[in-house]
Amino acid sequence: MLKTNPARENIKRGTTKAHSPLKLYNPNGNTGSPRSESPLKAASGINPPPPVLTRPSSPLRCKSPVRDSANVKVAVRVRPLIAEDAEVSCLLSMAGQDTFLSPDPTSTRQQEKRSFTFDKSFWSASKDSNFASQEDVYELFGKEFLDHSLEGYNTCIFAYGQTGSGKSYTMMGTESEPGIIPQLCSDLFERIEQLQGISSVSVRASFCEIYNEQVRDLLSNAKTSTNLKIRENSSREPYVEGLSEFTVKNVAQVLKYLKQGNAIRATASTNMNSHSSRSHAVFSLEIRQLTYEDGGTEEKRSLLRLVDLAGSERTNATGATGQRLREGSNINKSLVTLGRVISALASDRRSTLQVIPYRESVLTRLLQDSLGGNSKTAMIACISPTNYEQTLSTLRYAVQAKHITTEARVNQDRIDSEQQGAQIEEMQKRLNDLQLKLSKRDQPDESSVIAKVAATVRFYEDRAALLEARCRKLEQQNDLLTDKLERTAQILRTSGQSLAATGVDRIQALISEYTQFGQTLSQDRETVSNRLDYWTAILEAM
Ligand SMILES: Nc1ncnc2c1ncn2[C@@H]1O[C@H](COP(=O)(O)OP(=O)(O)OP(=O)(O)O)[C@@H](O)[C@H]1O
Repeated sequence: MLKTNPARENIKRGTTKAHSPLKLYNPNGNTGSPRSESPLKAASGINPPPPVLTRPSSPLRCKSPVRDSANVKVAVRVRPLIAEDAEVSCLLSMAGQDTFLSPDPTSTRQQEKRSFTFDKSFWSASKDSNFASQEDVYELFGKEFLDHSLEGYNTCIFAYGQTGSGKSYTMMGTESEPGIIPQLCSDLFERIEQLQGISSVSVRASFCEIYNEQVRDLLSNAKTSTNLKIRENSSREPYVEGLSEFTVKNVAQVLKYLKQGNAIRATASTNMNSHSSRSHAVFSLEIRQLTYEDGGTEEKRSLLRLVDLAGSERTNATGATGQRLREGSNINKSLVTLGRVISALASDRRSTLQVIPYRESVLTRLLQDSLGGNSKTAMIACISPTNYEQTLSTLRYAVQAKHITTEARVNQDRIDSEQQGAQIEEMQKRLNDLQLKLSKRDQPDESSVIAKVAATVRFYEDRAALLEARCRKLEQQNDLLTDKLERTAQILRTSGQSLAATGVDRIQALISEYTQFGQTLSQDRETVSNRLDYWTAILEAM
C-alpha cells in the first residue's frame, strides 16, 4: 500500500546532496602506500590518519558529564495597547530589570504600587527609549539558550501569560517582525555554517500541540497523528510516541515546517484576541554535533524546546460558549497544573519525597524535564498593560518560576573507532533481518517495519554526517601540510639546497598517506550515500 508521508520526502530531500570531491595535494602524482607507523607526526605536528573503521569491540566511553545547576531565567514583556483593550490607562512601567504595577483602578482599597525584579523587563511602547524590539528580545534573552544548546545542554523557552498578552507575537512573531523561534532558527544555521570544518551538525525538527489534553502532530495529516501518547525513554525522559521528525538542512526548510504547523494549529477569535491560540504549541529541535578527534568521535546532543502556551482566560471576558468554552476550561486546567508544578518546584520547604504533580496534565508531563530536570530553562511572562488582576497573577507566577533550579548536564559521549565498528556490525545484522522481512509479502506488523526502516535511514544519515566531518578534517590537515610544504620548498629553492636532504620528503610522504586515506574515506562516503538513497527509497515506497 502506498502512502504519502512528508517526513520521508524530507528525509530524501535532506540527504541527497552532492559530495564535493576530497581535495588532496599530491606533489608527485604518487599516492604511495600507507605506513604502519608514521614517523612523521614530529615533522608536521599533525596526527596521522586513523584506520578505517571495521572491527567490533569495546563499550561506549562516556565522559563524566558536565553539570550545571541554575535557576530558571525569567523575563517579563509588556505588550503595547491594542484595539481589543477595554481600558486605555496603562498600569505598568519598567526601569532596568524592574517592573512596576500601579494599584488596581477598580479597587476602593488603599494600595501601594508593586515592584518586581526579573532577569529582564521588556517594554513595548515604540516611542520610548527603553523600547525592546523583537531583535532585542532575541539578542538579550533568547540567544543565550541557543548557545547552551550548542554546548550540549537541553534547553527550553516557554511563553506564559493571559490570553492576548503577546505570547505568540513573542515566540512566533509575524512575517515582518519574526519572534524568538524564527530568529533562533536562522541564528542556528548561521552557527552551523561557522562550525563547518570543526563539527558535523544535524538538526531534526518536530512540532506538536496539546489541544483539549490530547497531543496532535502539527506536521502530519495522517489519521494516527492525533491523541499521541507520551512515553518515557530509557533515560526516563518523556517524549511523544510516533511524532514525525524532519531532518532540516537550512533555515528555509525549518521555517517552512514552522509555517505549516502554525497553519493547522487550533486558533479562534474571542473577545480578547481575534487570533487566539486554543492549544499549547511545542516546537522542538534536536541538535547533534559530531566531531572527529584522535581516532574517535565526540557526540553532543541537545533538545531545544520552544513553547507557546495557550493563554489563561476568564469566560466572561472572552465571551466563550460551546466548543470555545470547553477549550478554555482545558487550557485553564492545564495552566493550573503548571502553576502547581511551578509552585511545588519553587517551594523552600520542598522535600525529596514530595510528589510534583507532573502527571496531572499532558502539558506538565511533556515538559517535566524542562521544568524540573535536565534542562536550562527560561520563561517569558507576557503581560497586558491594562488588566490588573491577570497581570498580577502572571507576575506572581513569574516570581515563583525564578526560584526553580534545574540541573542540566552536557549530553556528550565519546565513541571510539572500535565501538563504531561494533555498531556498524550490529546494524548490518539488523539490516539483513529487515531485508528478509521486506522480501516476504505478508508482514505481521507494518508499523514496526516502517519504524525499523526509518531507524536504518537515520543510521545512514549519521554515518554520512560522520564521514563528512572526517573528510573535512582531513582536507584541513592536508591543506595545512600542503601550505607548509610549499613554503619550505620555496625557502630551499631560494637557498639552493636539495629537497631530499632536509625532511621535506617526510612531509611529502605524509601528504601521500593522507591522500590515500582520503580516497578510502571518499569511497566509504559514496557507499554510505548509496545505501542511504536505497533505504530512503524503500521508506518512501511504504
Ligand atoms: N510586543 C508587541 N508589540 C506589538 N504588538 C503586540 C505585541 N505583543 C502582542 N502584540 C499584538 O497583540 C495581539 C495579541 O497578541 P498575541 O496573539 O501574541 O497574544 P497571545 O498571548 O498569544 O494570545 P492567546 O493566548 O489568546 O493566543 C496581537 O495582535 C499582537 O500582534
